[in-house]
Amino acid sequence: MSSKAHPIYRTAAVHFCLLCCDLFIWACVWATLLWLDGEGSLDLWCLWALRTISCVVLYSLSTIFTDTSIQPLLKRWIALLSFLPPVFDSMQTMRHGTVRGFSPVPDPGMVILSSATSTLIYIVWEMAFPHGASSKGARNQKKDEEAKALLMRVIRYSRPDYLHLGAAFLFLSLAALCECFSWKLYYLNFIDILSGKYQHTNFSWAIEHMALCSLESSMFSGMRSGMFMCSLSRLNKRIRHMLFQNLMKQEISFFLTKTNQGDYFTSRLISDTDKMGRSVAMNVNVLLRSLVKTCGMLFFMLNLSWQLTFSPASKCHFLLSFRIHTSPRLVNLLMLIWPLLNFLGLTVAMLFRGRNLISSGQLSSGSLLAFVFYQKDMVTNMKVSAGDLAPEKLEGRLTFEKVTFSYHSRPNEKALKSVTLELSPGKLTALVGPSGGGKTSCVCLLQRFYEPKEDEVLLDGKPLYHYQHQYLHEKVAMVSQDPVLFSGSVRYNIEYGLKDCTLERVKEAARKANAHNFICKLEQGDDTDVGECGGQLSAGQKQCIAIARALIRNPQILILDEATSHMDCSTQQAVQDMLNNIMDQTVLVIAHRLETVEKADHIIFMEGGDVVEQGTHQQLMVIEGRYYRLREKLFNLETQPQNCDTCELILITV
Ligand SMILES: Nc1ncnc2c1ncn2[C@@H]1O[C@H](COP(=O)(O)OP(=O)(O)OP(=O)(O)O)[C@@H](O)[C@H]1O
Repeated sequence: MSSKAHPIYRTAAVHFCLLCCDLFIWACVWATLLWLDGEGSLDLWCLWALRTISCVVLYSLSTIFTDTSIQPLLKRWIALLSFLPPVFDSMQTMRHGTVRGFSPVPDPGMVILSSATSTLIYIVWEMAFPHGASSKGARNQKKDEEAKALLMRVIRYSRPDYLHLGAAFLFLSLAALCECFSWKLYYLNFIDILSGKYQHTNFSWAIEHMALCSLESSMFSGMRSGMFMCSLSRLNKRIRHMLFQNLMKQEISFFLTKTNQGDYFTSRLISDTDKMGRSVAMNVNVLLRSLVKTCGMLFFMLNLSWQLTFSPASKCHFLLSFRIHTSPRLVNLLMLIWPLLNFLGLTVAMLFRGRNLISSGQLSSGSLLAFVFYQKDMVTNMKVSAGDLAPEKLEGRLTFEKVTFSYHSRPNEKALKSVTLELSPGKLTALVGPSGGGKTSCVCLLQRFYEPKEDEVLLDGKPLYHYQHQYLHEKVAMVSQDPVLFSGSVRYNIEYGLKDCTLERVKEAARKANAHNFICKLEQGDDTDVGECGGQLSAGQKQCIAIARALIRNPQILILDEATSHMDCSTQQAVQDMLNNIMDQTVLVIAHRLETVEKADHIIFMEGGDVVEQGTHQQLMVIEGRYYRLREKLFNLETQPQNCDTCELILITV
């Protein structure tokens, strides 16, 4: 069949071919039956088996010989064509109570009639509820698929709450059933009692039971709400936590874009997750309640009279009443899956309902999709995911191998140009050099704030991104020039984030960081409030507390980026001595004041994004290179009265 033919003709031709195939299968079966028993009769089970085989054959043919655009349409038609005869025959059997042969098999006219009926129902159906490939553009289909994937994600997030949700569902079912039962009592018993001969005992019995059912219904409703709210709070908490964790894994540049400023994240974290939770609560609750009540009603209706229940009028009425409360797509879905609904259970129905809610747009413009799309965006923003390495013993050897790096905002400017260096465990390494040399950029890569453009930063021989994110941040501690302190006590700031930390450990860390003396002098010692952002402490004191906070974690790698710059000389000297005495850890110090790094085990001089010289202080002084010249300049300046400010100025222009 030419693919260039008009789509309607093409679709009609495909349908016609499949219909011919189906008739051919019928003819073959009929001929075989005649040949076997001379009668051509077929019992109900054989009929079901035959039509299932026929369905598989037609479906395979349609998959092989037609293009994907009309396959969804064909699937529905094939299902109808294959199963309408056995369904009809099964209903007939239920009515008459006998398993009788399917009369149309030997009658070609009836076979054609059943095919025509299936096709007619199919056409009416497709016109009344247009969906599928014929009516949906590729965009809508894509949206549907996305919505489905997002729904599955939300369901995955809800996995830890299955018990809560299960309990909520149980209470909901009980509440809805009690409500249905009280209706039954009201409509059936009262009306029967009042319309017949009034009997006081019967009337009292009905009143008592109705009151009891209403009471139970209210009680179960309350418990259902409680359970839903509980599981939703837990879901909200988990999602916020996941969102926050993902935020923490973003590169710094992610936070620098205009759209991703602080308020934006606060709104995402607080209001969007909350909105999402509420949308889910409202919709799942309404959906399940409607479904359980519907099933309950159907059950009672079947109890009263199944014939009435299956009569077209009551079916239409039921579907219409359902339609008032729910979307038309759910009606489509219910009509399709209604025979399976009881069998598969309400949970499956909930999943489909959820899928429909999202794909029909009820949640897509709302908070659910906003949140999930945001997460999706964030995931695509994450260039490299964290690995799963978390060795018990970490040596702490850091290696840069020809690392090249440039910031996103300046992609053509290399902040690091093929940098090769090594930081050894048990040694204090100093990064020195003029401003803009690339020292901080190295530290940023060590912390995985950014990823190198070329080659890798290795930790104990393995790329940093192979390590677990949390593990890495437990093992690497950094103190910057302007550390962040939080409103709270000195102790709170030192032990920040650690569980079960003793006061003794806090004091020990403070002692090492030379903070103990000034802390003791504070009015309330360790319990003194440091104020908002540590505003009640001096810049040097804040640096001491930040160093104590790093030391208490006993990190394998300690990075100090100008972390002693605001301290007075004696405190600075004490901290330097402490750093020089560290035995096993890898210590990296960035300093502008070259005299503070003289005792370092290894000095690396960086300039213009490259390592220019490296060695010990003595070695670098002997070669009289950049380190030597810079030191000489600084020394000359320091002998002049205006040394400090000018020194920074010179550093910038060296
Ligand atoms: N966020 C950023 N975005 C774009 N370029 C940056 C950014 N941070 C630094 N740079 C550039 O990268 C280069 C290296 O800067 P880096 O901060 O690593 O130098 P540094 O040696 O630490 O300087 P300083 O001693 O003044 O802190 C400089 O040219 C700088 O302008």
